[in-house]
Amino acid sequence: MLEVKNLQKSYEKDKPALTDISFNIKPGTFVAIIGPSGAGKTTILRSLNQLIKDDDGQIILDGKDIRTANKEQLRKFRRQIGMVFQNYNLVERLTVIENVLHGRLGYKSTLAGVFGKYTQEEKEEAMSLLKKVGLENFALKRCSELSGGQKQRVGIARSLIQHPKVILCDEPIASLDPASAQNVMELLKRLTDEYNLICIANLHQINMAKKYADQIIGIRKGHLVFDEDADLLSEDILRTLYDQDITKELE
Ligand SMILES: Nc1ncnc2c1ncn2[C@@H]1O[C@H](COP(=O)(O)OP(=O)(O)OP(=O)(O)O)[C@@H](O)[C@H]1O
Repeated sequence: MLEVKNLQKSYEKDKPALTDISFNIKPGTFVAIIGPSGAGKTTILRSLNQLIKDDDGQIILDGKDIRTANKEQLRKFRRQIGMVFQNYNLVERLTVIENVLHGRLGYKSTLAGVFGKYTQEEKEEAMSLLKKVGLENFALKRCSELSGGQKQRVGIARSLIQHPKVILCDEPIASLDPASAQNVMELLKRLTDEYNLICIANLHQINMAKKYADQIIGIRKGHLVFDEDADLLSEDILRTLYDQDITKELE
């Protein structure tokens, strides 16, 4: 269970980016965070793995507060939190399987990581995850040769090999064509169910959020204005969230 309580963050004095954000997410839940540009979605996501130091509140994963963790504890927390990025963050000149194996770096000494020392078991797991994301025939291709949708599936396999409890996806489909976006959302939903994950994605595509997410969190000007089952996202809520009529997005 992930519990966020009264999260606060200001980048500049008297200009709060997040005010009193609280929500709970159960394992096996695919969550979309929606809201206009500048609402605070990225700030929430980055606070969850402490890439951004928030100002106050609690972020409790399975009963332990990430915010009070020391350096070593934070390293262990971060192993449990995979990241999927809009621009994939792959090493383009390396092969697909090498990029997936990079997800194991949090478990290794710096030296073992530098020399790319991976066990047979890790390599086999990387292959089996590539199969799971539909890329078993691409293991030895360079990432630079892949399409955007394929790169994102490599990014997802890389996050899974960490054995995460939580996957944070920052605009995972923003750079993809509609068909690839659909595939990636389907994959995230399927993996969330299969691995009993907490998967949280920042999204601008409301129709995708409604179609694939179990739970939707709506953020407006740093405040939480909606936190319900995706089915309950209504036209009224969207008008409040975006300050305008964007209900055609739901069609
Ligand atoms: N590094 C920073 N320094 C100062 N202000 C920042 C910084 N990062 C974000 N902000 C401000 O914090 C607020 C929330 O930004 P955030 O990036 O979290 O919004 P967002 O909902 O993710 O937006 P988008 O959908 O455009 O990515 C905005 O007012 C933004 O200008």
